[in-house]
Amino acid sequence: MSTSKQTQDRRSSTDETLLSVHDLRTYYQEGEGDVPVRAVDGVDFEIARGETYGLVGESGCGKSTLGLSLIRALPPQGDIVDGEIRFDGREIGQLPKSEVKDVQWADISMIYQGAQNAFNPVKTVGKQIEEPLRIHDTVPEGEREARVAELLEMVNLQPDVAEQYPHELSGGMKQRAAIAMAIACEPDLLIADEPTTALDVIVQAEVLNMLQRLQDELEFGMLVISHNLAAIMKLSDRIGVMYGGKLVETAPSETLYEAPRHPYTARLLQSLIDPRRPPDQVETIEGTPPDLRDPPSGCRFAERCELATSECTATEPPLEPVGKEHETACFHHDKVSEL
Ligand SMILES: Nc1ncnc2c1ncn2[C@@H]1O[C@H](COP(=O)(O)OP(=O)(O)OP(=O)(O)O)[C@@H](O)[C@H]1O
Repeated sequence: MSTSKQTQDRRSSTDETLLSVHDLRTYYQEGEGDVPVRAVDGVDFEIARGETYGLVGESGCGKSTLGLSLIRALPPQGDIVDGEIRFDGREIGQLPKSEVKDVQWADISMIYQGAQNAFNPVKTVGKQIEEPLRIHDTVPEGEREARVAELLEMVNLQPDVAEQYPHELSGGMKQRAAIAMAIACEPDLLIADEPTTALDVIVQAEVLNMLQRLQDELEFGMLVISHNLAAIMKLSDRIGVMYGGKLVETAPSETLYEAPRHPYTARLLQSLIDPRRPPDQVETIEGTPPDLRDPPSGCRFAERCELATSECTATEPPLEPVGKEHETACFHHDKVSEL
């Protein structure tokens, strides 16, 4: 929950926008004539240089699709149908495929969801970490092995891991190797999609601490995606809460924790596991997220929300400022503290 001092210094010293996303819409369409899945449906946000932005929300709300859109690595069914992605002042949302390769790894890199299982089983770990260096030719061929050893050291892995095959590594080691690969070309933005899922609790903490340390050293901006608000709150300067393809609240981590102004955020916070509370008293959010092929026309959370009125089902609440760097999309934001 605490904003690191170094990050604060970096933000105030540069205070420069690294990424700015405007009205982004990314849809999936299985076949021609099929109703598209509106996975990302009008999202606006910014990340400053060196800042960590956390993106949180239940499974299926469009978080991974947003990350994949930014790095332009959507599966064939996915398409950016509208909006703008500006990275370092340059529009990259509509870049032709031939130019997208210049951005991936070098400017923006991503630790994909399930990255531990994404390594090629028949190639050594070192050869795979070397791949981005080869694509971008950032390090002469003769020096790549040494650079891989250096990257492994940065993620606390022994240099001989380079000679090993993925199956010889534990889940935590593979996740660290995925991080080494992601930082190989020193990107300005690192997207980490569920970086701790499927890892045990101690390894989860190690991975999060490592990301924070590397960010302090290399000064990249970070978008951390997770369904687990507790996991990313500590790491993030600001958090965006996503629901049904849209951002419904965005605020500095501490503000979001102390004074959420969207009922969905309030419920997410209440559902965090509190070790002092017996498991049968942990709150869960009743109901299911909307079908993104046919989302409701008003507020997408209305049917699960105790504060909802006829206004909420009739009109979509816009994301509007409610405080310093704090925006929410709720007509009843002043009643959220009563929940
Ligand atoms: N390749 C695809 N083809 C069709 N629909 C897809 C595809 N990938 C994702 N979707 C749909 O897009 C919506 C958003 O999915 P997305 O994976 O972005 O959500 P998420 O919040 O990252 O959830 P999770 O953490 O479970 O991946 C979901 O309805 C999902 O079923």
